Amino acid sequence: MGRKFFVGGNWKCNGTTEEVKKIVTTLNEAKVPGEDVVVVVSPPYVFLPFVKSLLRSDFHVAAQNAWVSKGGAYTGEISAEMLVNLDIPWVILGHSERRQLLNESNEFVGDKVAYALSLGRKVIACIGETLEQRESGSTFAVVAEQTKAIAAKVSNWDNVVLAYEPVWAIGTGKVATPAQAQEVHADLRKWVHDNVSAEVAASVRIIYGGSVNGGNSKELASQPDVDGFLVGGASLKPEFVDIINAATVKN
Ligand SMILES: O=C(CO)COP(=O)(O)O
Repeated sequence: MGRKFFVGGNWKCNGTTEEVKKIVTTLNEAKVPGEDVVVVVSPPYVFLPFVKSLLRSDFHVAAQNAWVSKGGAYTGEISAEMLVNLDIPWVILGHSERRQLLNESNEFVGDKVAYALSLGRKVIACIGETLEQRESGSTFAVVAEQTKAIAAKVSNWDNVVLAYEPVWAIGTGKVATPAQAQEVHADLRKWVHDNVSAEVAASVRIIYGGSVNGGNSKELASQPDVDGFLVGGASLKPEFVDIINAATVKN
């Protein structure tokens, strides 16, 4: 089954109204191979309705997080119900910055993924090892454990994209080599094959994140198990359009 290339832009905690307008204008004017790529941008919560109202209709928006269960007395959080209400189709969950800085556990992330899916949201679920874990040879054990906690709660994978983001590559300029990315993506796909199903393994998109830019995206995209990207810093710049256009190497 063909896996449509997927490029997400995670703006993280960046942007002013003026900057947001500028990014969206660049995206709206961009020429991209629309039939070959899904594009999703993820502004901070406060800009979500604004971006959605300005953004071209063939691109989509994602929240950067959502609460683990029904909304209520959770100061500072936003709920999946709100994403439904505002018609925000996608949500990023389990980003390493939240796992590390806010102590989100594998189980908590699994619960969040399940809850967002239960409300019809599409999820970009993030996994990835730290430098220490890679250097100690436990990369795949870590990634498998994170994926297992998600798989334990998910019965339908149609609305899940897995984002492999090695922590040592995020915001460091130290991108994984195409071979390093391919190795983990292939191992992950095998894990899904063995632990979920052959069908899901063939159809689930596994995207790479960590210092992706306009210069390295084509070579990464040429790897057979790299189905797209989750882009941080470069998604705030015009080169995000070049990254979207890396989808053409799949043809
Ligand atoms: O964390 C990331 C995307 O979610 C990657 O960030 P950078 O592209 O800035 O390394």
